[in-house]
Amino acid sequence: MFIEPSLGRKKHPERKGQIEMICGSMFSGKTEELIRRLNRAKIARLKVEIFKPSIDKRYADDQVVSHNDARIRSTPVNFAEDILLLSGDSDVIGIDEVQFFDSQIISVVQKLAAQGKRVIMAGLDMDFRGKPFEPVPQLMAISEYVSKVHAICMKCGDLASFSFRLSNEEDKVLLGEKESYEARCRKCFYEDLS
Ligand SMILES: Nc1ncnc2c1ncn2[C@@H]1O[C@H](COP(=O)(O)OP(=O)(O)O)[C@@H](O)[C@H]1O
Ligand SMILES: Cc1cn([C@H]2C[C@H](O)[C@@H](COP(=O)(O)O)O2)c(=O)[nH]c1=O
Ligand SMILES: [Zn+2]
Repeated sequence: MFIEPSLGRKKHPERKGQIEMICGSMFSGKTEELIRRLNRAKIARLKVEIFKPSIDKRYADDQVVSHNDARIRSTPVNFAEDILLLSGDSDVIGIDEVQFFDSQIISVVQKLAAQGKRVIMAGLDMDFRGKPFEPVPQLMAISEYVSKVHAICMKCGDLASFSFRLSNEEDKVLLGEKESYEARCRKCFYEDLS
């Protein structure tokens, strides 16, 4: 479990800002971990704002929802720049499904941290072909803390780092859940990849 080095307390005079990335395959617990950190920040009475890309309509428009139904209120936004406009005087910013944002997200996150905010993101590090899912690799590079979490391979039960697409759809972006994707380990992913 990730132990927060600092919660960035509101009254701390020299609040520096920091960037955290939670990455991994589908079903690896990224959203659960994001919600856990955000709830702890709320317990610390910090002002928390949460965003997700508006194309992600999973389970609810105005909530981030995990595959095991943990929920937290969130604001859907169309563009990365909207996060800057809407973050106000918050102490902590949560961003889910960060892989779906445009490349502006990198400078947005840098600016938020420069304002002294703690930015916690969750997103896929690889797409259904096992290729890096931009802009996540760049966000990992600028983060102080990167947590890679793992799912369970649906073929062999080992740890999974890959998201296997069950259909022949070629578009990079294809929203879906268990009907469309399976978490797989490296061996089980590549042996069925066409
Ligand atoms: N193959 C799997 N491996 C691990 N957890 C799974 C798997 N399939 C479903 N789950 C469920 O998904 C939950 C994690 O959901 P979530 O945090 O939304 O993951 P992510 O955001 O990484 O897709 C787990 O706690 C578990 O209940
Ligand atoms: C691998 C892969 C996934 N997606 C989509 C499928 C889901 O809607 C999200 C990931 O959600 P999760 O919280 O990580 O489970 O992304 C995609 O569009 N393209 C892909 O290659
Ligand atoms: Zn496997």
